Amino acid sequence: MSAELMIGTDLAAGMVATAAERASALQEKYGVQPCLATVLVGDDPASATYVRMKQNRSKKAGIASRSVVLPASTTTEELVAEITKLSEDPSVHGILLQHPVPAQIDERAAFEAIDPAKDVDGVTMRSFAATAFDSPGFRSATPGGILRLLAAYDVPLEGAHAVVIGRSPILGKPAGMLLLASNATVTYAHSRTRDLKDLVRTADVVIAAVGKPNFVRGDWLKPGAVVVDAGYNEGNVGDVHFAEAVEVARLITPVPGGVGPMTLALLLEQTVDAAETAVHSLTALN
Ligand SMILES: Nc1nc(=O)c2c([nH]1)NC[C@@H]1CN(c3ccc(C(=O)N[C@@H](CCC(=O)O)C(=O)O)cc3)C=[N+]21
Repeated sequence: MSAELMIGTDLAAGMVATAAERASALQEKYGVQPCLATVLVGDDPASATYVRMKQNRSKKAGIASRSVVLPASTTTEELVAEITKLSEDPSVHGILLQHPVPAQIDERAAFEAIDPAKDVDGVTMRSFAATAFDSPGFRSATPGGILRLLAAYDVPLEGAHAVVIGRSPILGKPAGMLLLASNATVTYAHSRTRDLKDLVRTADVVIAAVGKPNFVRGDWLKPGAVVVDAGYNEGNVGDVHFAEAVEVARLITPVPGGVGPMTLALLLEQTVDAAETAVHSLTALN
């Protein structure tokens, strides 16, 4: 028996097509093209690749992109100053600061320099709070994309036990909040969790967001579990040992083609949301 795949690619393509239509309507009606600014600090090749992917995907959706690249030696103050400029620039609707940033930078301070109205990647405390309170606001791109994927595959969340492995501020932690808002019973597992394997065995839904290649093994899973692999390790390897897990799970995301494209789709959708809100608040004033 082999699990059914939760394919993000096709669902994401549909979301991007819808975002593209909305972008072109904004252009036609108001002469405004949605614009996403990406900020990359340092010269990590993998990060550069992700940023390039985000720009390519934006272009296809009729979203302009602005690229800011800063040296690895950038200070927190310099980065905050750059982001503040983008926050104040009316031609920019969304801002993405590529994570991780070099160690000398206070990443939280940099994220908080993003105007909450432009936080289309959902990384600010404001967006996190909106997620935690289940109120309107931007969702962190990967967790938001994961929930869309689970909904598209009709995964029942109410009363289900969801185990989130990982508690990072832009992935594991908000993913748990979204699952909770869908009435799942949520357990966070992390590096200090005891008996992880036994815990994962009790999960109806597993979200793997640890950043360790092939970390979650097939024999950790309850037969019939739904497995979401949010890992993005070198060489397009996920956090789940796919070949083992696919034999035990009922539904599983592939890597590539699962969570990754959904992350980008949500980012673009939220960029158009931000542009629409900006245009409408301007036209309301006129
Ligand atoms: N502020 C911030 N926000 C992020 O959302 C963010 C980030 N920093 N830092 C890095 C991670 C990683 N990430 C990915 C997005 C898409 C794919 C993706 O689409 N991957 C393709 C494969 C890519 C390929 O073919 O090379 C796939 O899974 O099908 C992967 C990884 C977003 N991240």
